[in-house]
Amino acid sequence: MTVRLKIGTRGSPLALAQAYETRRRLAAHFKTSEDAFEICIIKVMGDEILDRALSEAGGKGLFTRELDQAQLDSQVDICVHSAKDLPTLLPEGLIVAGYLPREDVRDAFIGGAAPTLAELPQGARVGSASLRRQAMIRRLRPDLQIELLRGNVQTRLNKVASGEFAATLLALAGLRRLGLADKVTSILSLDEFPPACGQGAIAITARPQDKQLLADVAAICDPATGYALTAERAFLHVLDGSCRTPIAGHATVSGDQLKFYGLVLRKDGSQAFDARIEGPVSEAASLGEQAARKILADAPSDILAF
Ligand SMILES: NCc1[nH]cc(CCC(=O)O)c1CC(=O)O
Repeated sequence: MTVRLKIGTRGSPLALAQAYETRRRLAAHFKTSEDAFEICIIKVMGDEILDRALSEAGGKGLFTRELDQAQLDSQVDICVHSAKDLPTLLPEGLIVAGYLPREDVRDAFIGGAAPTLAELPQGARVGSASLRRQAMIRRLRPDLQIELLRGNVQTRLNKVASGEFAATLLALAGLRRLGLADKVTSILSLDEFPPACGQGAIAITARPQDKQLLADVAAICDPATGYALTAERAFLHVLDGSCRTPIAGHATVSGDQLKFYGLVLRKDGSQAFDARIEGPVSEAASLGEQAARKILADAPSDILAF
């Protein structure tokens, strides 16, 4: 059987689950064997650095640079990414070909003894690597002790199971893809705890000149997720060059209408600025940008400073 397509991915269990899902959808759509799609694991810097917050180590590009290069060098045809980890600006020569149908976008609470964030004992130790989650936890529970917790999903769960941390928060989507949803003790509401831009979505990148390939990938992608992600990524692009600001952004699509909610917080959770906007999906990028500009107009100018 000849290989039709090489799929580039990071080697983490979550990244591999997402690459397998992409392969499964391609094989099902094109009625071919899964063997026609070769999964190529590419090592990235972000998976090697575990002792620092990524915002300090160099930001999101740390998860994509080596994948981008392999793709530009034609070692792989497409790459599969968590949309949340994909920089808003891709290198020249690569584009987002589409997004798979989105999973649940909500955050999950994984507590040892406490079933919810509200029920954690005073001063309990909570682990998270996400500035957004850290700031939102501080806003809801200023008493908690929040510490950096990095590593892959299983590592983080183990540190709660062992009692080193009383709780952690993870994307429900990732846990489901890993078959670990049974570890979830409760799910945070979208109102109280809006997700990161792109959370729950899988992005597929490709080279713009590969027209047939782009059409093939589009066949397994979801247009509604595409509009939502366009708004969320436009919002993020206006606000965040640094990845050092806690930002949440979530778009929902119903028919040809898009609703967007965006939130920017101070790191310590002491202040939050939000924007809500809706309009036609054809204006997705502009809606995200308008929401970002409203927040920039309302918030003190140092909110994006670090
Ligand atoms: N930054 C790590 C990362 N990137 C994507 C996911 C989860 C899956 C998703 O949001 O699609 C995770 C882990 C987490 O936040 O729990």
